[in-house]
Amino acid sequence: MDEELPPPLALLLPIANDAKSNSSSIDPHQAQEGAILLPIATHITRAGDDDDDGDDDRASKSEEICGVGITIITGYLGAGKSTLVNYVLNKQHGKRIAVILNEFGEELGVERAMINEGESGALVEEWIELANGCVCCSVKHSFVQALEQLLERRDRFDHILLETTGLANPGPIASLLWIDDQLESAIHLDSIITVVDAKNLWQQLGETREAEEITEAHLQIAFADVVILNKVDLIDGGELEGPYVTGLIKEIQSINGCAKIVKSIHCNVNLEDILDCKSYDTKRFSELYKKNASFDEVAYHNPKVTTLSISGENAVDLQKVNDWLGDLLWEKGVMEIYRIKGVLYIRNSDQIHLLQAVRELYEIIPGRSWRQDEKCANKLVFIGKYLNEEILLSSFESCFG
Ligand SMILES: Nc1nc2c(ncn2[C@@H]2O[C@H](COP(=O)(O)OP(=O)(O)OP(=O)(O)O)[C@@H](O)[C@H]2O)c(=O)[nH]1
Repeated sequence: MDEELPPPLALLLPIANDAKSNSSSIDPHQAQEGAILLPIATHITRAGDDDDDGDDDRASKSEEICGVGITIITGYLGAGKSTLVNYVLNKQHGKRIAVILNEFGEELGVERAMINEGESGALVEEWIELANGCVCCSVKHSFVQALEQLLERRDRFDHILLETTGLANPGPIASLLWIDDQLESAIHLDSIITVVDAKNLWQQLGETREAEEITEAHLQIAFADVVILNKVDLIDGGELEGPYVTGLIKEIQSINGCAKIVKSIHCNVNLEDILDCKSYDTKRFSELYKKNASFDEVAYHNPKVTTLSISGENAVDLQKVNDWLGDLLWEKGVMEIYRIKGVLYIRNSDQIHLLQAVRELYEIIPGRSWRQDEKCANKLVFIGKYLNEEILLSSFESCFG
């Protein structure tokens, strides 16, 4: 690899054939899992691709977040998603909001009836309702079309709220939103907000069909950037610091050690905690570097959804990291990895490289330069099931330059 050129930016999804992607020729409606390589930015590659083919495919992406932000609001049935949408719409935030509602039944309008649109709909600039399925699976295509439709009226709003059904898995939705080339880079995923029902969370996490099977409630927490622990008035006699609340927070942290947790009653939260979070802005990841993760002690080969972090001071080779991630995310070993965030210390580069992955998709973006007072090191946080620290650590050694 030519070290003189900017390091490649990659966003990857496994493909069925070996064709190299041409970002402008891909139909977003063909975006089937495991079938098509979905481009996001100026450079797309596949783990293991030979980059020495003379193509000028190493263009780096501007780190600026562009386009209108979209917030995914997810959470188990009855947790308070519509309450949150109402809350946001009725707060003074100076934003013109478009709302996408996803309903399960064929009848449109039920979810919408739960939302206070204000006098003559003054609080909502645009509405889109997607019925008869779930955006994470059966109505994925309608979702993309809905976004395209919305973008035709882009001048009318500044932010999009997507309220999913209570049984949605946010992972596929997040992956879909990463393909913003098709949406002409007009949309960026701001964050995934998961509302949980403090009263019923234990039961929802325990609602497994089989012993080791995880529930939608686990996945919704696993993919969250912010978890709103709602309905705390219904537990611990309404005390925000009670033992039941503390136990729930520990459980949420054990599933997702990266998410911000906010306690609430009727989703009454600070808007700064949930809007314009820029959770996918890789600049924010350098915070990881400073953060002393409190979730390193996760059990070996845990069948539950957990968070695990690894770190090390050896510089790594970018191409080898691509190969490693390809194996890890696409070859589907024993581990099920839902999310990775991290900082990489790349050999022969003075820039921090920021890695994030949502399911099979990942990107590595060069960030700011290492500071003189910083110790260069790798630090990666994984959220998933059956995470095995030993395998992660030993396989990561293959990346050492
Ligand atoms: N006591 C209490 N009730 C709440 C709170 N937040 C929401 N609720 C109530 O819980 C019920 C469900 O709230 P919704 O906002 O409709 O929940 P949802 O997640 O949109 O529900 P689905 O769309 O059916 O999945 C409503 O009656 C709310 O008024 C809270 O903090 N405390």
